Amino acid sequence: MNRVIVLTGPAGAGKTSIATYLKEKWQVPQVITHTTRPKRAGEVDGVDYYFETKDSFLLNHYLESVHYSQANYGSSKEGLEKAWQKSNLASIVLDTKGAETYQEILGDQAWIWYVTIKDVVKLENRLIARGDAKDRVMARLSAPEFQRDLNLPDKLQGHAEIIINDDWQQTCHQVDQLLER
Ligand SMILES: Nc1ncnc2c1ncn2[C@@H]1O[C@H](COP(=O)(O)OP(=O)(O)OP(=O)(O)O)[C@@H](O)[C@H]1O
Ligand SMILES: Nc1nc2c(ncn2[C@@H]2O[C@H](COP(=O)(O)O)[C@@H](O)[C@H]2O)c(=O)[nH]1
Repeated sequence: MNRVIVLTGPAGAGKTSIATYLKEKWQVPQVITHTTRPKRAGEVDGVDYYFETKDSFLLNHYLESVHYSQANYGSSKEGLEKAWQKSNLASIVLDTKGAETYQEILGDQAWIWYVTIKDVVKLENRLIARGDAKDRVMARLSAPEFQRDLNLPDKLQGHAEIIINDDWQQTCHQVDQLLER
């Protein structure tokens, strides 16, 4: 059975870092999603995201799409199928609304991992250390989507692995254990 690890949780918690670890250590391909937000330094079109204009964003067929902190994001069925052609286990990084939709549509094929940290005040420092512009970090922290993603939604309670990503080595160990299981 094809499955997809859905990495969800608040911005800055480490979802993308875990997706990269899964790709490098476990050869788990990542589903590339689409966004209208500007590229961050070092991001590459077709690798980190498909970067879209407002018009080109509308041309794709989405399994689900959301508006998150001033930009649109969407994941396509084609993107998921492309990742599954490489491996029967893929990963995708989604906000909690997207994670709920994946759970509804894919059922047991969606393996939800909720990534967070104990002291959420530290998320701001992580976003700044990542190189995000200060005004965008501030806008993001006050966005209702960010506040919502600080908690695991009711619908996902009991259906998600919880990863408290305070210590990177411990997180890698937990990820290894989940995959070996
Ligand atoms: N355990 C950790 N300790 C300290 N810093 C970390 C840890 N895990 C990840 N980081 C760093 O925190 C920053 C944010 O991580 P990452 O981009 O993976 O978060 P994210 O959840 O994908 O965020 P977003 O939803 O905004 O894309 C990065 O600079 C990353 O290197
Ligand atoms: N529901 C969806 N959420 C997505 C998608 N692609 C990314 N995301 C989430 O958006 C926020 C912001 O991402 P960032 O890269 O700008 O920091 C984050 O929570 C991502 O998980 C998607 O296609 N659908």
